[in-house]
Amino acid sequence: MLCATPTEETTPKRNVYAAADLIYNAAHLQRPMTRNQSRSNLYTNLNTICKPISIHQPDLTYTNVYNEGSIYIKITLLLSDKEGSSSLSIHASIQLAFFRTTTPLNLIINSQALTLNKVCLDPQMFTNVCKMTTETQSTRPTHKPLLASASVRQRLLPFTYKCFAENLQTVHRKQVFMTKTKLRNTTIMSGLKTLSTVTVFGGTQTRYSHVSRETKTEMTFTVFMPSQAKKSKAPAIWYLSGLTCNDENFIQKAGAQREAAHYGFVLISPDTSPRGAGVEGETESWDLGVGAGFYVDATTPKWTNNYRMYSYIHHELWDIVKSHFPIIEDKQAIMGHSMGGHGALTAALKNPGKFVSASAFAPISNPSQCPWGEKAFNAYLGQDKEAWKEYDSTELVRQYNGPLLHLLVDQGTEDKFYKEKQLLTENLQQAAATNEKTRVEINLREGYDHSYFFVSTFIPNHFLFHSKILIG
Ligand SMILES: N[C@@H](CCC(=O)N[C@@H](CSC=O)C(=O)NCC(=O)O)C(=O)O
Repeated sequence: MLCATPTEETTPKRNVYAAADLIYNAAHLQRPMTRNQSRSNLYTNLNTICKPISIHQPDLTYTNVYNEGSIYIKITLLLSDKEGSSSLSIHASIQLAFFRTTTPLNLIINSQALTLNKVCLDPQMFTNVCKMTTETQSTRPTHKPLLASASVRQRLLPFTYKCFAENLQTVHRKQVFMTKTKLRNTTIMSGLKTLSTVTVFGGTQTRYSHVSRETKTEMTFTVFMPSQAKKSKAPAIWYLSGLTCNDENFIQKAGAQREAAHYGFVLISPDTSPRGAGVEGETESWDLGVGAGFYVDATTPKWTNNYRMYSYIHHELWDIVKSHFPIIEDKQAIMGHSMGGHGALTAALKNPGKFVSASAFAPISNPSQCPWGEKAFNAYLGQDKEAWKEYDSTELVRQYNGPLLHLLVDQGTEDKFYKEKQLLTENLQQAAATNEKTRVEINLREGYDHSYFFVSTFIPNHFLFHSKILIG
């Protein structure tokens, strides 16, 4: 079932509708409802005409569950002509219909979105889908829809791209009830699934999951929402965790919610890597692969499809946070620990003005020169060390040329990784001293190690540091 919003059917638009059908078809949900046989001609040429640009998360505000058990989800595809002409770009919407199974609904939705994403992102797969559909169309023109019941099929028919909205208002509305009431134990808002929520220091600490277009896996992240954010938008601090962590180590061990509640900061903590991507060897060592994404976009063939933590956090999750949570967009800071300290510092240095301040606990300050960094960058970025500089704070701080950037670093003197020269704090310090556009405060903390005992001791200092810049 295809549902596209524009009413005028110019030729390029019709091609886009067909493209949406193809992608829909590829998700193995059901065969498209054939409007006429000439459509197969369009399929034949489709991959020479259109290219998928992006697919949005399912818009679950348009999700409805019908008595018979079919489910409709609106997904928006952005397609353009082959040249990428933005004037021909168009949003088409597809309406999915499939039957409830014993699988939880949210899993079905996420897996379909994942499949659609893969099709969109992989040009070869898109071409294959075009071929497959062309063959299916010519050999089995009266293809059997996967829909099991004729009555449901009839019900689907009026849902053409011209009358989806009207139908919702009229007779079908009587049989519709919002998915939310059907989704027991889980809340979904526009593709975000709430995994857990607790009250802490008058605010809420919530864990979400969603299917990521960047990593092509299900990703989790946590958000602390202070009570102040219930009334008005609030500044936000991002926290990036270290090797072996997920999005929960920090929220459970650092005591950060007390500080965030005090200052009224939203606190966002992403995961450290994709999980379950299926990359060969990704779980073999604790400092590469799962739990060790190093906040880079991998470029080597083995990792590049999934290990895109830089784009995941700074584009995809950034947009999700902006559209779902009450944050003041130009008042955001970033902090992190160890590998996450590297992630936080590099993010601020690579994006002048995006984060008003950055801080780090025991950051991997010069990854190009330490064993952890060499291993990860070799794997993710390849052997060309020029490419490594793009993700190395010590290199980036020399070249930084944005608004005055305040950086704070705390480093324990009894940190075994510091002693093993994994962190190289002094290299960052020396490099920063050469650039008057940065102010870097580095504190060596006598007796402290690398653990969250160290992080939780100095977390109040980091919040104080950020608060001076975020709220003056
Ligand atoms: N397993 C390792 C130690 C791993 C470790 O110390 N991880 C740190 C981050 S290290 C740099 O990124 C961490 O934050 N761990 C999670 C925690 O909750 O403490 C070993 O064998 O030593």
